[in-house]
Amino acid sequence: MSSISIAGAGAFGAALAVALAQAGRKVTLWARDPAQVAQMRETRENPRLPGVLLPENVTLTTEAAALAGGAVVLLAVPMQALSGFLQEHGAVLDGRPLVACCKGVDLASGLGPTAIIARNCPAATPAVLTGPSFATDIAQGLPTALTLACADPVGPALQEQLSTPVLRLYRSTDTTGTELGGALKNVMAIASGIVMGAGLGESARAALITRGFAEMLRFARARGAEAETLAGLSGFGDLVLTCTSEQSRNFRYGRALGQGAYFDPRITVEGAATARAVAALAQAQGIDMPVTASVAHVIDGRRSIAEAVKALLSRPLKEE
Ligand SMILES: NC(=O)C1=CN([C@@H]2O[C@H](COP(=O)(O)OP(=O)(O)OC[C@H]3O[C@@H](n4cnc5c(N)ncnc54)[C@H](O)[C@@H]3O)[C@@H](O)[C@H]2O)C=CC1
Ligand SMILES: O=C(CO)COP(=O)(O)O
Repeated sequence: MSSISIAGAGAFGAALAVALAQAGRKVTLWARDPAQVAQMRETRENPRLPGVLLPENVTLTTEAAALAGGAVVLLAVPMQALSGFLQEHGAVLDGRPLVACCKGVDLASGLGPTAIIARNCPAATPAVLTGPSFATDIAQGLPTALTLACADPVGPALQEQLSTPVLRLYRSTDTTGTELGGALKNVMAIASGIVMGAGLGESARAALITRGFAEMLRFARARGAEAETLAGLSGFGDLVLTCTSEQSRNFRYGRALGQGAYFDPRITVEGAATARAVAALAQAQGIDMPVTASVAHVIDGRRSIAEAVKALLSRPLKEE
C-alpha cells in the first residue's frame, strides 16, 4: 500500500486525504494548528467538510517531519503560504516527489509553485495536481478529473499512485501550462463574479470567459507553455467550473465586489494575489492582459467597476 503525505488540512488537503484513504492509501495529513489537529482527531471531521468522516487510515499530525514518511508529498497550503512553508520545512521534504496542489502565482517572487519547490528543495521532483474540482465534490466521492503534470519520468508512477476509481488523473509533462491554467482561471473567476454581481448579464459573462481564455493562452504561451495544455482540464475545464459556479470562492468574491457587498477576508481567494502578480509580470514583459489588469485595478481600488468596464469596451477594435 503506497503512503501519501499531505501538507495543509484545509478543504482541499482534507478532501484529497479522504479520497486517497478511501482508495486504500495510507495517508498522513499535516496541519500547523495543534488545536485544529486535536479537534479533527476527536471528531474525525474537518470543519471545512462538514459531514465527511476522515477514514481510519488518515493519520493527523502537527509534526512536519512525519510528512517525510510518504513516498509522495502533496502540498495543499495556499499559494501565498507555499514559499514560507517550504523555507521552514523543505529540508525534511527534499529528495522526493513534491506535488503542488495550490493554484496561483507567488506575489513576492512572481514564481509558480513548481519553481518555488525547485528553489527550496533542489533535489525534489516537482509536480502539479490541478483541475476542475471542488473539495466537497472530491470528499463526497463524486467523479472528478484532474491533470497531473510532471516533467520527470516518474510522472506515470505518480499518476498511478494518486488516481482512484473516482479521481481520474490525466498526465502532462507541461508543468508551466498546467500550473498557469489553475492560476489564471481564478483571476477570470473573480472577473466573472464582478460581471454577474454588477448586473452586466450572462452575454457579457460569456464574452468575458472567452476573451479571458484568449488572455490566459497569450500569457501561458509567452512563458513557454503549450496551447493544448490550456485547452485541457487545468485551463478551459477549471475556467468553466469557477466562472459559472456559485460554489467558487473566487467567483463569490468577485460577485461581492460587483455588488459592493462585504466579503469575509478570512476566506481563501487565490485569484486576488495572482491578479496582482500576473498583471505586474505581464506589464513588465509587454503581454496584453486587459482583463487581469482590470481585476487588479478593481481589487486595489485604483478603478471603479464602471471605469474598468468602460476602459475594456473602449479598447481599439481588433481581429479575434
Ligand atoms: N477548496 C477547493 O475546492 C479547492 C482548492 N484548491 C486549492 O488548494 C489550495 C488550498 O485551498 P483550500 O484548502 O481550499 O483552502 P482553505 O482555506 O480551506 O485551507 C487552507 C489551509 O491552509 C492553512 N494555512 C494557511 N497558511 C498556512 C501556512 N503558512 N502554513 C501552513 N498552513 C497554512 C490554513 O490553516 C488552512 O487550514 C488553494 O491553492 C486552492 O486554490 C484546489 C482545488 C479545489
Ligand atoms: O479551484 C477550485 C475548483 O477547481 C476551487 O475554486 P475556488 O478557490 O474559487 O473556490
